[in-house]
Amino acid sequence: MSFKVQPQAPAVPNRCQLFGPGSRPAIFEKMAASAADVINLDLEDSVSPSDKDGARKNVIEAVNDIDWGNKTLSVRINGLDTPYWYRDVVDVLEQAGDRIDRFMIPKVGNAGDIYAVDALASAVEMAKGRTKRVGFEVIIETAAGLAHVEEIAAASPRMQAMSLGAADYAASMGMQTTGIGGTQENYYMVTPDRAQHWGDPWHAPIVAIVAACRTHGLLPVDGPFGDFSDDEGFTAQAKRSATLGMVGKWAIHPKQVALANEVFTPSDAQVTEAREILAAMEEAEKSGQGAAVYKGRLVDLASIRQAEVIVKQAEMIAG
Ligand SMILES: CC(C)(COP(=O)(O)OP(=O)(O)OC[C@H]1O[C@@H](n2cnc3c(N)ncnc32)[C@H](O)[C@@H]1OP(=O)(O)O)[C@@H](O)C(=O)NCCC(=O)NCCSC(=O)C[C@H](O)C(=O)O
Ligand SMILES: [Mg+2]
Repeated sequence: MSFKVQPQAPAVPNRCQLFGPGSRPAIFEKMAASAADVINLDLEDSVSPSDKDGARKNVIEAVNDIDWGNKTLSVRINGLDTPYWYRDVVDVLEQAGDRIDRFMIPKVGNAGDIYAVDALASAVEMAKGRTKRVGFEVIIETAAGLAHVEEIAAASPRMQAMSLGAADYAASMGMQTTGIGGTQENYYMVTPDRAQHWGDPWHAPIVAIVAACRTHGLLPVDGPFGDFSDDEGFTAQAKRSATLGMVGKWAIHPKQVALANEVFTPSDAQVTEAREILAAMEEAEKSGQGAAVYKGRLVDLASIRQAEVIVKQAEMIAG
């Protein structure tokens, strides 16, 4: 272990982030009533340019008026290459109450982008006497974002979470696909017996995001899965992300919420196994051993740390 201890990510459930366009206020109450841990009210790409001002007003009203329960409430602002983002920050922080928890900043390319939003948010918060500082979450969805993922993760104490935005990421990388997440038809290997074996084209950015987040104490989150008629595809993608260390996934349709919650809640069997490993190691330690055999396989001190990840995650979700 490095002398620098790995910081803990915020201890809040983040299994599913449900998105809804800010220009569609009719669904806001349904979003609030959903089982998603996080709500993302969108001012960016699901809102057409002619609707930006109206969507901002809707979102401010929704932050103030709707009972969001104990959910994390996040507003996705527009990108820093647009004329909209500064007004998103200023109007929301001037007019919305303290119920807002996070801004989601899309298409971040480097730490300077976070610095700019931080400076503007800080100025408005000071001017308005806001004592609750808004947190930040970002989307890694450009080549520059991926290249600078670690400096972005370390850019501000406001940073809480980081998501992979598969659609914009694919576009920015020049990937030959219009799919949003999941298996891509042409991304396969041919085995020696000529069978096709599909790989995961999102693996590399997911691992980079998880490493940056774990290094700097943020929550790593898998982004959208576009084909909301494909439950099996969504679940397979979510399971891969969970296996690689992500804590949750976006839902772009309400039917994806239960699927994400299922994958990102450790199952009873996983928790039981983790507790049994901890118990086996406790017994081993009592007899001066650093390693033991559990169900025919090696467990040692590293197994304690692995098992603790699952137990802590389950306890945090159970509240
Ligand atoms: C995708 C949708 C446009 C589908 O909407 P709709 O046609 O209304 O779907 P249904 O008829 O199947 O709806 C069934 C009921 O569910 C309600 N509903 C629909 N959407 C939501 C929602 N997001 N939250 C809560 N409830 C919702 C409907 O009102 C129906 O209710 P009822 O009539 O009472 O039964 C729509 O789901 C949608 O707009 N989704 C979100 C789109 C979005 O926010 N996109 C942005 C995030 S993805 C992205 O930006 C890409 C990323 O950045 C990247 O680069 O990868
Ligand atoms: Mg995007």
